[in-house]
Amino acid sequence: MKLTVEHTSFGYKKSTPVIQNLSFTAESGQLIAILGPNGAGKTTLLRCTTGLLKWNKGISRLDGENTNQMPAKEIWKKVAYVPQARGSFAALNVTDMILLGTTSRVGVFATPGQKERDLVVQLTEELGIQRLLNKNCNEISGGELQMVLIARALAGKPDLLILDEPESALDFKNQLIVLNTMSRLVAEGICVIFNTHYPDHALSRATHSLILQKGGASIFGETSKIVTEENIKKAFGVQAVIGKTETAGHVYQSVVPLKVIKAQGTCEKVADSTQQQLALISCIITDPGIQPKLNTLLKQYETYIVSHDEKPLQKATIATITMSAPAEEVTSLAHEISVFPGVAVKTTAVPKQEAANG
Ligand SMILES: Nc1ncnc2c1ncn2[C@@H]1O[C@H](COP(=O)(O)OP(=O)(O)OP(=O)(O)O)[C@@H](O)[C@H]1O
Repeated sequence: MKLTVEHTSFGYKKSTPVIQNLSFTAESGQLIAILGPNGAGKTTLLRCTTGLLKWNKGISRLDGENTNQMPAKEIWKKVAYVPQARGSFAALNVTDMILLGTTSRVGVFATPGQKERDLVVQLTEELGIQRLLNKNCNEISGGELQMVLIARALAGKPDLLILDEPESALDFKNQLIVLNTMSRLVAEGICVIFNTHYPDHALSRATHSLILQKGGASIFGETSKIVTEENIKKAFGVQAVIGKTETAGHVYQSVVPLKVIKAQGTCEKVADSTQQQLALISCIITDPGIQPKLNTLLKQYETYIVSHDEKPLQKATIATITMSAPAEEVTSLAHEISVFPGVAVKTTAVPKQEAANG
């Protein structure tokens, strides 16, 4: 699956643009976070991307086809959209609500069979919401409804899953379940795009991020080059520090907001510096299934890789990668590996000059 959004603009009124000249690409195996302040246009962007709203300028293409010219049925065969769980939902029971998700594949008038019912049970077990199966959707909490809507989307077995603030109404545990589900789907080859108000979630999960600013400007790229203290200041008007929390097996990045300031300037991608580092990226890998994706990723960085373990991965393997590269490339590769499921990553790096001087 490949989605391309090409030089697009949108405004509800011509005089007030919400999105201006936005371009990005999303492919199978990528997890993309969309960040931006309230009212910047994140929901609007998702609705335009899926064809629910029409771009004023530019186009979205799904596997090369202009989405404006695709029958909705063809779009919804490939794409599932999870809206924010606000507003009223019909008094359907949870089982029927999730079964609705299968209609993009089995057809609206087909009667779901045992296979579809088994899928509903399997999805609710994976998401930890089996207890809700016989309840009505208007009798469950906002967070529970959010989980049900995610199950409904997954029931359609989409190639592209788009979620609008999926974690916002959820407690810590359910946030983790949803984030883990997204990471697992991406590892299985699906593309996931999600709007979020949590830069931490972008840093810990997203291969790529897009920041939308008020007024329509946007920036897209690898998360480590986009979600930076400088861009948080410019987009949100918040001085923040990106800190690190180290556990026995992993280093987690988190954003600590310090104070509100005047937002000024347009977000910028971190420029590649020329300062070279010698770096060792050590990974504890618990899921050998990531091997093909890891190989593809290492190929993208091959000009910078001095050596890496060539042995096939096994359960609980320690793999090491030695790099000679600009600091941003080291950070970027370490980040992309860290968002694979079941991987713990630690990087040790020194400037090359220092290494040469001993
Ligand atoms: N149906 C509509 N008609 C006119 N203006 C709208 C409509 N929906 C949204 N807007 C406006 O468009 C802008 C972008 O709204 P949108 O909901 O896309 O922002 P958002 O980034 O998703 O916000 P939030 O983080 O608060 O959910 C806002 O200024 C909003 O007031």
